[in-house]
Amino acid sequence: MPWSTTHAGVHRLLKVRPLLPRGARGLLAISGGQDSVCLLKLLVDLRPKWGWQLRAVHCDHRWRPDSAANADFVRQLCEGWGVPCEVVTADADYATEAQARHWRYRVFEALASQERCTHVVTGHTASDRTETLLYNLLRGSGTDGLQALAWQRPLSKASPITVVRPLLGLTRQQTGEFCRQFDLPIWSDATNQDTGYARNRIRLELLPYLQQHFNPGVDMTLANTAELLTAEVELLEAMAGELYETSVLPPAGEGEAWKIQRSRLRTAPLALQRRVLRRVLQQVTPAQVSFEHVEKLIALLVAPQGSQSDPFPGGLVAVVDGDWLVLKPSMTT
Ligand SMILES: Nc1ncnc2c1ncn2[C@@H]1O[C@H](COP(=O)(O)OP(=O)(O)OP(=O)(O)O)[C@@H](O)[C@H]1O
Repeated sequence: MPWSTTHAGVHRLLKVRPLLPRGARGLLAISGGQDSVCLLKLLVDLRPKWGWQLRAVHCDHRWRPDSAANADFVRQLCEGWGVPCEVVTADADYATEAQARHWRYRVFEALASQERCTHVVTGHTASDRTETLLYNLLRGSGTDGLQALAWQRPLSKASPITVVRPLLGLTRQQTGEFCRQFDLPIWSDATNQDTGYARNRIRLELLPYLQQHFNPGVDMTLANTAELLTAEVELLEAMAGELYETSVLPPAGEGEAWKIQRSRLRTAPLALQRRVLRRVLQQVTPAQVSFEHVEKLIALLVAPQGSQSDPFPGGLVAVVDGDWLVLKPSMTT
């Protein structure tokens, strides 16, 4: 079978970015849609060059009347290409996308450990990165929430298994063209067409509009933006960590207050001031820290002696005491 330019591109990528090293044992997560079928075909074709041992997993959420047929389709496709496939059926109803995803990743972890796999491989593409960026941007995320889906990350906190996404350099249009070029069968999931879901509206309505009226390459452009933002957030977080260490005094003991040294923070760039203050608030308030909460503390960095904020969720107020911003319970102020 001759290689396509997509085969060559992914082969090159894997040489530069060692996502799935020679001899790795990869567990491929296959839904049966175009992205994961493209992933399966590419890795099966590249397997002889790399000596990987491949297995597959399909999770049946039992969401659709055709989900058992979908699972059979995936199993047959994988096994036809010499990739043993495990189908795992949900034993409970997962009401939301997030719950279903959480279950899926637990399944991946259990199966990967059992099969001694070193990597779990998913079919995420640049288009998924772009959709996630738009989704989070429109919900009002700060830069931290706009970070790109990573090329690789540990499957869970202390897990030796790595999740890798070798298709992040391709758009959904490219995986679709690849599937047509090789006449690959694809299972079309009807719920992907349901515009009742925000993610589907982004994919089916917003992105085509942006492509037509603003930038035909918006898929890849915004995915690249997300990648750049990720590196910038990492840098800012590291710098904020250093500033935090030298400007924040956590309570020394029971009943003691948090203290922030105003002169240290005032001379730092505003972006770092905000990150340090956000970190403090994250530790003292039970609620989600909002933009307004952080800005209240920013204002107190230059406010006169005795100034104070109104209470933050959890009941603490911030009070200016000389060079210090002191966080204490509102009752005692
Ligand atoms: N039912 C499934 N069984 C196995 N793998 C799946 C299944 N659904 C999704 N995947 C894997 O996850 C990848 C991304 O799929 P999709 O974008 O639908 O999931 P998602 O829940 O949005 O994922 P994420 O939150 O990680 O972006 C697929 O390419 C595939 O590798």
